[in-house]
Amino acid sequence: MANLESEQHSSEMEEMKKKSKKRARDEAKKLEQPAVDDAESEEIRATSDEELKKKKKKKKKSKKVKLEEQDNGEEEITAISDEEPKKDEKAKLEEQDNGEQEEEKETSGSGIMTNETFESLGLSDHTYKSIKEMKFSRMTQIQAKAIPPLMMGKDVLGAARTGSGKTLAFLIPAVELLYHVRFSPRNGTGVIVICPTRELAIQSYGVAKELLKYHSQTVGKVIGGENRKKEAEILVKGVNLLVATPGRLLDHLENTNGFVFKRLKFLVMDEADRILEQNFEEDMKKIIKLLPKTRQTALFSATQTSKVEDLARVSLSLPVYIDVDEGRKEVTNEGLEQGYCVVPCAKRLIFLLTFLKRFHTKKKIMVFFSTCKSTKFHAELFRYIKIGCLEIRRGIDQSKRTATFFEFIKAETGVLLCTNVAARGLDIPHVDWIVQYDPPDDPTEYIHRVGRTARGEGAKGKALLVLTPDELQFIQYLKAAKIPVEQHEFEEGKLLNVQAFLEKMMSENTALGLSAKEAYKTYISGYDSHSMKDVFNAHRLDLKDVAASFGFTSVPNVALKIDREGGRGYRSKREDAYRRPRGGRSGFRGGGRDGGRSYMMY
Ligand SMILES: Nc1ncnc2c1ncn2[C@@H]1O[C@H](COP(=O)(O)OP(=O)(O)OP(=O)(O)O)[C@@H](O)[C@H]1O
Repeated sequence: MANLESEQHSSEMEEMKKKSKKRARDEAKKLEQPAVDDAESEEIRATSDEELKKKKKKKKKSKKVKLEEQDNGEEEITAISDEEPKKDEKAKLEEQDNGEQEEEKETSGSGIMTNETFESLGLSDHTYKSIKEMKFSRMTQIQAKAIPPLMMGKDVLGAARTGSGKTLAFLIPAVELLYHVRFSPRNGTGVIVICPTRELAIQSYGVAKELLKYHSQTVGKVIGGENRKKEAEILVKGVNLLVATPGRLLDHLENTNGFVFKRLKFLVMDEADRILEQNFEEDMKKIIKLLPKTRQTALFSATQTSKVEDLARVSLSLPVYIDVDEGRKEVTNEGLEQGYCVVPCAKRLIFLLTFLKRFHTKKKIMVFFSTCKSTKFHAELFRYIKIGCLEIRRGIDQSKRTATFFEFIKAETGVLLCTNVAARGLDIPHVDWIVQYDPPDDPTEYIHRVGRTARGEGAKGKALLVLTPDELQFIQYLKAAKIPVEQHEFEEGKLLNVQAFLEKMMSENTALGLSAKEAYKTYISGYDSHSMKDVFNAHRLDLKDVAASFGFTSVPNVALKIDREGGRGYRSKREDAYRRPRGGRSGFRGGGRDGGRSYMMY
């Protein structure tokens, strides 16, 4: 049986190689030959030796394994276990890949690695050399399943858990395609990768740049918040592989004269379910209308919604459906220890403060908030009381956001306060804790947030969800979505006794008080727009308790706009909401709340 399978596999691989070469020959014929001089293409490639050296240095640093001191000196504050997450799992994995350890891991239902090698794909020498330099030799499951059909030119709808290597699964075929059809800058853009957030686009662009390091093809990014004019100049020179966020991409497609995209061969939507949500939908409709229709398309995400399926049905041609984790008992990663703590609303702030005070110099922690203003206020407050922290949210200048992103990537320990802009796709090494201080909008969002830790084979991490007693029902939704969460005891006696101190500070510090008011206001309106009204109902909030959680002694005098219906009607912030976290139901079939709608516009 094993032999039969492997024979079948090698004949499939042979066929794939043949087809991919034939496709490349056909495509290359269609393209005009390179007519741009080397100096010009060098300039656009932006992969100078200088940058490469810097990157290698950075990579080495991030791989460095720090042995943290055992934390015996301090008194336990909460019942949350303080066992060391192993920071060296990824390094270990890479060592194995190098052949430094003899034992090869078997492909298993739960592991993400396979025994299939990148070498077996018959990639171009240039691409293979880059992959070797990344120290990867074996493919993850999504890579082994998605790369061959993509290299044959097929459309793919791919789902695999967070941190399982989806980025290379679409970027390797993209790079190979550009190479085989001999794209040059004057041919314009041959591949577009759309990402929902700026940081994710920057990260994917970085991986694409590494893969294209030995190729002559050019790579670039266009993202909101960056210098539009500079981007336009680079686009006009010819960017073969373009990574973009939707709004800025649409802007260039519509307004940048000389941006050549009529030869687009391959469109990728990373985090496709997010890209097809309400706030991107209009842009996406227009983008798809403007792009050439004859092209290959791939949609990837760790979670799928009916919208992605609808798009796949109407827009992909005979797509290959890949669901690596179908049938798994849990949708989150094995190395992830997930807990929740039921904290009375009025104690929320001191709970968080106690947690951060204890861990902020020893662990790498991401804390999720529901609104920008709340993130901003907590960052100001924590810095004021000497708990150092970084923040990523909308409303911060993009260059600062990018700098913060890279600072946190490099950090061994520290705290990042963020909104959902950091929930998806970000590959930040060695995050120990994901704290969801404000609850996610639905289980799907929960999965992406906790997916920022325990990434890759064997990696470990912890996640803590803070819920008030009124929100406890959310746990049932998580369990129904195959997310295993354990309750941690809330021990009030172990909280820092600082509520009165905070309230005094807030009344004396006008700037902080104002920021707290804004945060309080947006917290409540954000709560009111929550999609799961049966669990998160703004009308059940005790405003005095909420005020205490922002450091107020009494309810601040601010105008609140909340839904007068009292949450009886179901008002969705998100189209697909919580019903379809991937894994909660198998495969890609069936409709969610919008299951009956058709997305012919794509
Ligand atoms: N074949 C491989 N062997 C070992 N490590 C790999 C391999 N492929 C990718 N990785 C590493 O695994 C990590 C996660 O990869 P990636 O960011 O592509 O995950 P993802 O599936 O896109 O996650 P998310 O759903 O959160 O976006 C990265 O650090 C990447 O470098």
